Amino acid sequence: MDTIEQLIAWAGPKGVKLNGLGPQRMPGRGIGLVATREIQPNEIVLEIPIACLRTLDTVPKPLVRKLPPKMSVHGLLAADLMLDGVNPSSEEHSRYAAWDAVCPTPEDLSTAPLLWPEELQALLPRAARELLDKQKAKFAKDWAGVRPVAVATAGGAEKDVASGSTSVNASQQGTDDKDGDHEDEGLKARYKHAWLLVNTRTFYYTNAKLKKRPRDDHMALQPVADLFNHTDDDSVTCKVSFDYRGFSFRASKIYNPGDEVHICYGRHGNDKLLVEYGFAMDENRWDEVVLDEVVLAKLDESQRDVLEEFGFLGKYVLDREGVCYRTQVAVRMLCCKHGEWRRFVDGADDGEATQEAVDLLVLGMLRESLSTAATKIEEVGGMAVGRPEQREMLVRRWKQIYQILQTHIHRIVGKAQS
Ligand SMILES: C[S@@+](CC[C@H](N)C(=O)[O-])C[C@H]1O[C@@H](n2cnc3c(N)ncnc32)[C@H](O)[C@@H]1O
Repeated sequence: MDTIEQLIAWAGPKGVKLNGLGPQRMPGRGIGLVATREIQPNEIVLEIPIACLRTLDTVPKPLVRKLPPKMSVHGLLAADLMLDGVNPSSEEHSRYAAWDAVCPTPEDLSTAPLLWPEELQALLPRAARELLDKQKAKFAKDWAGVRPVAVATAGGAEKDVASGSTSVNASQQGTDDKDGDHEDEGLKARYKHAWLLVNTRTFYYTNAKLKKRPRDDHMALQPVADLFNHTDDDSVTCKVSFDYRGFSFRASKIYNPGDEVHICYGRHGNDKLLVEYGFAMDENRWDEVVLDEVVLAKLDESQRDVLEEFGFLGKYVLDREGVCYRTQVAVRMLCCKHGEWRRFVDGADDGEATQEAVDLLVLGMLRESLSTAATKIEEVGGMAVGRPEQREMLVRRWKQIYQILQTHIHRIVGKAQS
């Protein structure tokens, strides 16, 4: 039996019900779930009982007690995943071995920017960099809490953290000396891998205990369901729901045998998909290009102050419809008298009279952004740092941005000529 078959054999007796669905390796997407027969809309294709979930409740209590009381559920689940493998003969480990065996390896996750060298991270589009900075801060906080326990466990001070037999040496808590950091790199990499598994595979889930925690903590891992890949078309994806019995996944269209069955992770643009999940889709209806850098650079301080006062400073995006209303407002600052601008903002003027001037300014900004994208593609193409798939992912992201910009440049030029 291969690892996928072993997972199914393990999950069945636990109450996981696959109905016309089976896991399959999908080129470029790891494992996915595929229809094994014709599926009709509204059929429940997968059910996962609550008892199968890995949640705050399944993290061994002795481990929870050793970690900071305010540690995030994300951090706790990752600590459990990491330390579960430390003692392969432990009861906990054998409970989840079949599930762990199908999880992506560190190499599989290498396209996630959190694992990239800093030189490549620095070349991400600004929106992705901002998301990555937040993610890094979350990870750093969780690692600071887990590190003493991980060091003690791996260093042999305690053979089985889950058994609760040993406490962490006080001198190891909060250490940040350089040598210590160096020695801990291997442990940190293992924790980062576990942390990314949690990041990419949890579902929204809450219960009485989790409700007392922030919404960010409302999460659970579930076997088999964590094999659903993402699609951007949320109108036809499987609908996910849960109650006190468990999760169920309901089809909302017809699937033929061999069709991949997806869920939607959310209406995310590619910067978010890349940072949170390590992939970016060439066809993504929710993708967008953030224009803050190029728009803000054109505005003087007093114009920025006015925009701030009216709640329009920043968050300028180009999506498949064109530039957003916020961008229209900001750009109008550059070509309208104040009264005209105010009337547009107040909705008293539809802005038609100034649209041509606005389009011209936007065109210049999009061309500038296009040139930035072209430069990045060339720059990354000439680099040797990091893994080839990481550089390819970065180039792919910039090419997607280039494509969106080019489509809209053509649109504006076409409109001006007609
Ligand atoms: C919840 S898991 C889905 C199962 C996963 N494919 C596996 O092999 O275990 C999420 C991960 O699957 C991959 N993935 C999901 N949807 C994808 C897509 N549309 N294109 C490429 N990769 C995708 C990404 O690596 C993502 O982090």
